[in-house]
Amino acid sequence: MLNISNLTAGYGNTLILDTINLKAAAGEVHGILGVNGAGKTTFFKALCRLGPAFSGEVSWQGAPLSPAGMGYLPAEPYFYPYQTGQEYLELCSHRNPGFRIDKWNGLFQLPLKDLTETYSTGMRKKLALLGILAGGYQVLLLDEPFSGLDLESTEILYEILEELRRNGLCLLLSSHIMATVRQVCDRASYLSEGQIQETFDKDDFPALEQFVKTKIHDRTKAAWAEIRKPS
Ligand SMILES: Nc1ncnc2c1ncn2[C@@H]1O[C@H](COP(=O)(O)OP(=O)(O)OP(=O)(O)O)[C@@H](O)[C@H]1O
Repeated sequence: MLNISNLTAGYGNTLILDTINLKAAAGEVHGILGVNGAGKTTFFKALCRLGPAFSGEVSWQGAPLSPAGMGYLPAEPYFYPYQTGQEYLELCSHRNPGFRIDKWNGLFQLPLKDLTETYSTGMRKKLALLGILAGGYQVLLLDEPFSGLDLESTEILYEILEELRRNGLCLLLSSHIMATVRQVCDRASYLSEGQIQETFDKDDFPALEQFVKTKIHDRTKAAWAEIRKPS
């Protein structure tokens, strides 16, 4: 079980996340949802201590989990330009020497001999994804893992997530696409105003969609009335 308790995070004096509590089981894919700016990336970065000020406790299977014990896939991965894909993956697999780069690259068939600066947006995403798999982590934080992927790679990522779930990993995953959430998540938490407003089980995802629609409708109603008003 991944147990995040009392996570508070922010930038300078600005509080972004206030006392977040979240539990996710081994073998669970847990969606982190919310509007642009709700704090999903801040949540992941705070867990990895990559910028935002952080307080709280994180444990995995009953023992404290350090930031280095989580694999983080950023929404826009960054690589050193003068590094080949192969060199990057070799670096990532240092903590997990049994990882077979050649076998896993059979899924995406990236040109690993090429410099990463020649990679397209989708290729960078796939390389970063292989990188966190190479790390052999039990807990993965995936920030919009599907953005930038073509249709085939999207299907492959579905297969990878299923394999990771079968292997008992715990995944927190942000996405803006409801169809993706429906397909891959076992549960999903909705972030708003710095807090988890509600957590939905898979069976309750229709209620989640209704919850989001109602929120949007309430927020845009006044704006639409203004737009439609004759000037
Ligand atoms: N480096 C930073 N310094 C100050 N404020 C920041 C910084 N990064 C993000 N923020 C603020 O933190 C809040 C949450 O941003 P965050 O990127 O976590 O949202 P998000 O839910 O991931 O959004 P999106 O769906 O657009 O990716 C926003 O108000 C944003 O302006």
